[in-house]
Amino acid sequence: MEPTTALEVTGLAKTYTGHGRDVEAIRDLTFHVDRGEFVCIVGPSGAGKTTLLRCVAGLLDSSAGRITLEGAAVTEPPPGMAVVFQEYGRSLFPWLTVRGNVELPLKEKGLARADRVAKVEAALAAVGLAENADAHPWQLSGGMQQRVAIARAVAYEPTVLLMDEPFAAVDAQTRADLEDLVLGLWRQLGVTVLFVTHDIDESVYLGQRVLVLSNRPTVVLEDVRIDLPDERDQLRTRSSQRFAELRTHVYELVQSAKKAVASG
Ligand SMILES: Nc1ncnc2c1ncn2[C@@H]1O[C@H](COP(=O)(O)OP(=O)(O)OP(=O)(O)O)[C@@H](O)[C@H]1O
Repeated sequence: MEPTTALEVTGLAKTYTGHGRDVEAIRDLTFHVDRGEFVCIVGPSGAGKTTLLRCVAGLLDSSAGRITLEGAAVTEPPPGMAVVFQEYGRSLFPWLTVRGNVELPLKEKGLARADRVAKVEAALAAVGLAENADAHPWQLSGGMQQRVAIARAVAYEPTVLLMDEPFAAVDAQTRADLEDLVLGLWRQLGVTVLFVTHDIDESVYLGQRVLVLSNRPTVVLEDVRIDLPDERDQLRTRSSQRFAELRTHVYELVQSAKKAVASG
């Protein structure tokens, strides 16, 4: 393994068994993510993107293959990894305040109170929710709740941040704001990000690489390098010639993946 590699997935396979039939969700996935890289994953619906992320997060056992984080095999949720899911409504505890939600993993990490308070404040300020620390999640809009989930992940100071369609349930304007928020945090923190999305434009806008998955049973169709400048801008980046070329390329790959009949 190269010293710069954060995450390495080798020959990953996952078949769900039970209820009288097996579902081969992932056949053979191999890729790596370098430290500090922002990698997006796109693919047809049902390709196994969530399955992959759950395996990487140590929440689901794989059927074959190997996942390592900083050289150590992932067999359970590894320390130093944070996950933001799409369903913010279910990922926050309604009986805790915003502050309480962000603080909880820091308590579990064993941080002293003063340290926790400082990290929670900084994270809430970074996502623009300093004024809402005492509110409960159900008093906030969807976009604000998702910012709480992001603040919770950031306060934890993960080395790897996994995001599973985190903005799928928010409106387009909020989505653009949250994309820029995550990009800003990524630049600031130097964290490694693995970001699953079904939105091709979003994958090209955010990623330094886009892994396009095939239809089920899943393999990596192409590892697309996004050679846009790291500084992205919703208007200028998205209206650039190169952005259009890249999104067309990724779009065509996903379309061909959808049409392809899985062989073997
Ligand atoms: N717990 C489970 N038991 C059995 N099959 C499952 C289970 N979870 C997922 N699957 C199946 O595995 C395949 C991959 O599902 P997964 O949710 O990982 O795909 P996805 O790419 O994230 O989909 P989407 O883009 O629609 O969110 C699907 O065929 C799904 O029905």
